[in-house]
Amino acid sequence: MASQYAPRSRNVTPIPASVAASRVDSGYGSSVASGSTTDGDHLPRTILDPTHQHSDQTRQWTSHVHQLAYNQNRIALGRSVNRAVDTLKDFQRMNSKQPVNYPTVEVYEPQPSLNRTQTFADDYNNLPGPSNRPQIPRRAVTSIDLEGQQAEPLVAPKISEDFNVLKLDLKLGGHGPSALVHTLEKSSVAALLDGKINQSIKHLLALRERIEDTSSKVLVTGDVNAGKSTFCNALMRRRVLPEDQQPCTSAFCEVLDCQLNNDLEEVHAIREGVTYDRHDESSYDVYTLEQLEDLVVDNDEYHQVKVYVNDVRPLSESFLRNGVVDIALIDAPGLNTDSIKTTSVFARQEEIDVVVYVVAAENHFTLSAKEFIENAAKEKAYIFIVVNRFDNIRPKGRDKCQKAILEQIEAASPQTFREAEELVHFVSSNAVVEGQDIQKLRDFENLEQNLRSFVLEKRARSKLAPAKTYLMNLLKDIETLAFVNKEVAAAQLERIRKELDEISPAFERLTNARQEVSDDCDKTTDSVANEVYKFSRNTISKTIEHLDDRPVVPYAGILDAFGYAEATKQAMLQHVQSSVTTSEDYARQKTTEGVSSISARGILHLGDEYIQKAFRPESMFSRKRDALNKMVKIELDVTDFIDWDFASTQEKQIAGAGMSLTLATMAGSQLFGVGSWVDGLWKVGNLLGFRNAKKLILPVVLVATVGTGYYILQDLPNAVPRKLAKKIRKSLADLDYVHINADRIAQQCRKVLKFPTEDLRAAFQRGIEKQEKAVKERKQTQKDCDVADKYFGNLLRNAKQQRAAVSSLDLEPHTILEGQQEEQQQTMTELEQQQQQQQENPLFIS
Ligand SMILES: Nc1nc2c(ncn2[C@@H]2O[C@H](COP(=O)(O)OP(=O)(O)OP(=O)(O)O)[C@@H](O)[C@H]2O)c(=O)[nH]1
Repeated sequence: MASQYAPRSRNVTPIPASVAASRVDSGYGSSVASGSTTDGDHLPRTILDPTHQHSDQTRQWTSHVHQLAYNQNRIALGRSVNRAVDTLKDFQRMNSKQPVNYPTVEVYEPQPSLNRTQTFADDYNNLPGPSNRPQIPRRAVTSIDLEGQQAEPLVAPKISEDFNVLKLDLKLGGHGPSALVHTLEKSSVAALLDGKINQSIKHLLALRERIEDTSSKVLVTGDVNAGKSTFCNALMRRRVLPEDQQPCTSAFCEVLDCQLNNDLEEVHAIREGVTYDRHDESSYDVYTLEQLEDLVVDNDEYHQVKVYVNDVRPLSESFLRNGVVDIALIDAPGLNTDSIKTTSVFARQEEIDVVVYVVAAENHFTLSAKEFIENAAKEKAYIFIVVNRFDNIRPKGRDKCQKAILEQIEAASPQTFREAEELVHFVSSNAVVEGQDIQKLRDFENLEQNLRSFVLEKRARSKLAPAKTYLMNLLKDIETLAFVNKEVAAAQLERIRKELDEISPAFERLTNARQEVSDDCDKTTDSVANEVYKFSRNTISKTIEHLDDRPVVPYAGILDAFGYAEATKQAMLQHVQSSVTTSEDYARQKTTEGVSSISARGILHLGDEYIQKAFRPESMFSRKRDALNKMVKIELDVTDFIDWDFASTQEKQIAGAGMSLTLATMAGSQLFGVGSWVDGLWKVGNLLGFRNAKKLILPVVLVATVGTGYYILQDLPNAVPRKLAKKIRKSLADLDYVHINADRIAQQCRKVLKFPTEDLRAAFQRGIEKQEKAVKERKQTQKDCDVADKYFGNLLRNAKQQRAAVSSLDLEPHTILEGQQEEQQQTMTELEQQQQQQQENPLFIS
């Protein structure tokens, strides 16, 4: 600790009130307990007669009435703050469950020809309903997702610009906040809003604390060197705070009545991060008033000092010791000293009740001054403005200067401007020090009286107005959000109802059609397979049956008998094979028709949802072409050249042609059958007699042999096909060739038709699942919208009620004139009764 301002020990003797008056004179004129007085060198401290408005008694009455009214408003505002906190927490819960829609402005005007998604703005403007509904301008609700998609921005006036407390801060690039909102996901906007609500809850709690705090905090701020410290000193008529031409105040100096510190005049210096507790000496270092300059000039050790001073002026004049309320006069470091201090001044203004902005007349308002005033005015509504160092403006230029500064004030805080007579003062604080210029002193005392009245009599306004203004702004924002969200929910409900009206029957139709179509596909498959089976069976059977109907290959003579037989066999097998091929071709054609019929059903019921696959019939039956040659193994033998069965048939046909021929026939036809042969001879012997028969045997045998040989040779071209056909038939019959092939072809058709059938079933399943999902999603959304509709309806009503209640609070002080005491007495009694009632039952007041 630097020795020059080492904390002093606490054995400071309290200043007796009797001597305080003489001690406090620090060049501002002596302080006396009475009102207006003149003492030699010193100019009168009170030029304005304090009794010109109220008698002491009236002032007392007034004070009392104000106090009661203040308490009543304080309690009512406290309740409103609690309700607003509950409402915000509830809103936050809702936002976390279902992201709240945040309206915003649009960036461009879409051309009428542009195809665009319908947005909330369309919904809202097309909504049926009474024409007297709130006329919210056309807007885009870009964070609103009516169909699960980002809505497109539309032309809209600046509804989001209207937001005050819950306005989302998106200071990015060159875009305005609202232009950026629509580029964000709905969930991101909800998260931002959640943060904003948190901030607002925190602020409301701070406001509640401020309302409950019985003291009034007056922050004196302004640009560097504007004369803030000089102004504070002038208010106390004491040189307490250091004044310098160089920027000097580096810590917040809070000047308080030393009555709050057991009448001890001293300085409590608080380090960064430490929470001050007057009763806990470890939370601060103690210094004397004389050491103050060292503490606040170019000293970064302490960020805040509490200066307890004795203000010995009478209650009617004293600013700090006024008999109504404890006042803390906070001299802040100048704005623009450095960015950190500027920021902390900005932050500090949230916890104070009155802002006194000091500006140097010759400098006007800087940019940060304007920003500060605009910001503070949003919540405080009124800013007390001291245009200091007015003596530095030449008399000729004063009107011009006043005009220019008032114009700046009008732009930054119109409300303050409207009450400029009370709230804007052109003074020279150092005139109080010099005490030469009566006009300047009058100006300052006029300021002082207005400031006292602003802080004391209008305490309700100065201390409670910030809470009222904030609540009004917040509730207005909540109303806007509730209104927008209710409208969106209602529009969504209507849209979903329409969509469900369309989807539900389509969904039922599809579900019913699924089984029917599936059965139809099976029927088609069965019918194709059966038809193909029948056709194949007929075709192949007939081919096999008629294999030997006509010579199959040309006969080149006995010498090529074997070649002829082999070629005949191959040709026949080929013929059979062809019948199989014909059947397969037929199957291809039928299968193609079947596939088309199945696909047609898919398109009919599923439309674009059904993806038709290309069918290539040529790839059917590609592997079974040479199957027959492998299956049928037919070896040629000698019997394949002689057809005895056929010869015996022929015998019967030519029996009557002559005996020799009969014999020859008999011999030829039964050459190798001994039983038949003997039988034949017996028959012939009987016919001719034994002797004749004996003579005839040789020639007959010869004739028979020649005849037989001749016949065989003659019949060979026909016998071979017959015999081979027979053989092949038998072989194919043994193999069950006809059935196997017909069945194979039919089964192949079944197999092929199974693909489009399964595809179609899968497409149906997908379609049904999709629709089921769509119905389910919409029903869920419908449920959510229903909840939202009710929630936001209630929220809108509540916010309106709350706002009406807050708005009805009259914070304006009412001047009580002499002769009105009786009336006021009655008012006071009523107020006191109400207050007592409130204390007994805080929930209900009449
Ligand atoms: N002419 C004139 N000078 C003044 C007036 N008020 C203050 N000054 C002078 O202006 C200079 C700065 O005054 P301060 O009170 O230290 O100003 P400040 O705004 O507290 O300065 P910082 O705390 O450093 O920002 C001092 O030299 C004062 O004497 C005034 O009304 N007229």
